[in-house]
Amino acid sequence: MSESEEVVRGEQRDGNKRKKKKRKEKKKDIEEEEEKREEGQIKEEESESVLLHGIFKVGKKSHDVLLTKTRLTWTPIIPETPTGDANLLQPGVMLLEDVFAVKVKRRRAAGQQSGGPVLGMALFCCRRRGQKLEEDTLHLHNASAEHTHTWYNTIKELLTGFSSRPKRLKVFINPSSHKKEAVHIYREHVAPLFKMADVQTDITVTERKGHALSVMKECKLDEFDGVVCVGGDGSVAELCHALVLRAQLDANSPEKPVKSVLPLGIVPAGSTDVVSCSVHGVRDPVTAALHIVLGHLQQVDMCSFTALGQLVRFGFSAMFGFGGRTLARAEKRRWMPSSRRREYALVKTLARLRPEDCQLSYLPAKKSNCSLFGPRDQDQDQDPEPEGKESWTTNRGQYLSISVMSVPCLSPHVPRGLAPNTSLANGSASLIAVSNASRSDFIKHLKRYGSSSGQFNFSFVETHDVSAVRIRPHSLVSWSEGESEEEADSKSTPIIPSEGGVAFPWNIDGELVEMANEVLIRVHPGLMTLYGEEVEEAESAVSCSCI
Ligand SMILES: Nc1ncnc2c1ncn2[C@@H]1O[C@H](COP(=O)(O)OP(=O)(O)OP(=O)(O)O)[C@@H](O)[C@H]1O
Repeated sequence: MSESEEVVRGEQRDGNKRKKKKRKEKKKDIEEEEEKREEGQIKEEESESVLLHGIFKVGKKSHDVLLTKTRLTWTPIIPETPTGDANLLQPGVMLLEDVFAVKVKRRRAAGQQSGGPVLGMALFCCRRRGQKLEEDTLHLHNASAEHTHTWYNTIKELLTGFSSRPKRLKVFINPSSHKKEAVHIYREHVAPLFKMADVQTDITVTERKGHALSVMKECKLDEFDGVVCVGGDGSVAELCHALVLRAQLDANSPEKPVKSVLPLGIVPAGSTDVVSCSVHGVRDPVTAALHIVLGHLQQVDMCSFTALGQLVRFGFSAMFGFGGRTLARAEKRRWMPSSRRREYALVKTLARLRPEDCQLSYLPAKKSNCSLFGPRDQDQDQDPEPEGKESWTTNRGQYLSISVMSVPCLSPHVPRGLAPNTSLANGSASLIAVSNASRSDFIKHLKRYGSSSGQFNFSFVETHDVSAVRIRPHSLVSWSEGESEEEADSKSTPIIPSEGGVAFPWNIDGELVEMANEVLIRVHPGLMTLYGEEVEEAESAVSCSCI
């Protein structure tokens, strides 16, 4: 070995030793921190005053049960039997923030509706399994009616103290969503949980597009604590739009969007359920219902879409170019089953891939607005700068696709989301602009959405954190003119028809919107509150096999 090689090896050894030492020190620091945190937690638990202390049977064994204002703990009483098998029993803890109902248990004969000797009480709570929330029950047995009622009343009072939990909900069910199962999903999985949690409901089964919007315009909002949507992304978009519009009307604020007064709960019953997945991580009606009854509130940024100075709608995501064309093509095949329709439209649009000539302008988000998963300062002034003072960046080019998303748009097909660079309430949106590229490169870009990352690592893809985007198409060929006669003949009805001129299809929250003119998209931080929580990744259940 040469002298220089030996020196290099020696340096490497020293370097490795240093790294090892650093790793050890870091591990020690983390362990110490964890110890301190645990000690703090124990002290906090100890310092919490005990409200009730009693004996209940959990399973078949007697337990010492303690109630504080945040938790219920039970410890086996040892030794209970001469065999000492109680040693095998474990103590348990249940946080009251996870309990959504408490009931007195009574022995009743078959058909008996009321009365009966007291057996104890049951606490209904939610347990986490990955992203999923599941219902669970803890049975505490004690035959003394007085003892049980004291505990029941105290727990009930503590549960009433959770102010974000709804007592009255306005529920909209779209019976035509996806497989037409929304009514069944609600009755089977959601209504029993609402009943258990003593939540009263006023239900509207929608009869047509726009029905929920018209009910929301007239509805007495102060009679409710929240609104629930049982349906797909189209229904969610309609209700979010309705809630913000209603807030704006009530506040007599024609120019400035106003935060929705009521939170919205989303019970997924559609085919993709992107918004529901973005706040639950799974497409599961029980998880959705548990987030609602437990009052888990999550602020969410929304966008306004304006054309010719007129508000078109409020929404979470918009796709122009490939995404808009694919949806327009799928809508013309409404008679096909939804998965076949989507695959057909995707493949056909890829086969006819062509860029859109347009001017793309964007306003970069202010850094202070954009800590990715940290909450924004609630009191932060959200007014945009005056138009003249904003520093827009403008490019003109050929774009295959332009997307603007104020939420990550998670789904089982795209677990990390169509816009993994944004989060629910960071005050900005993600702009993803895909310039003209070969079909094979574009397909490579699309395919990477399904895998974990790398979809933006292409020279033709740019992403920006933005607070506003302006898109002005220059093409002279409209969507339908550019398609074959067979497709142009079809009778699809866009929700916003173009007012003359060349119309371009947009995909706004999964709904087809045709607009002829320049479109201005502005992000409005925290405009909507949804029942749910920030989720980094959705549970993946399916993969798209068509590309
Ligand atoms: N009774 C009804 N008949 C027809 N359309 C309805 C009815 N009620 C509501 N709608 C409209 O249907 C549209 C689509 O609804 P939704 O998104 O719930 O279902 P979907 O399109 O099957 O689901 P996804 O968007 O996930 O594919 C919404 O714009 C909604 O306003």
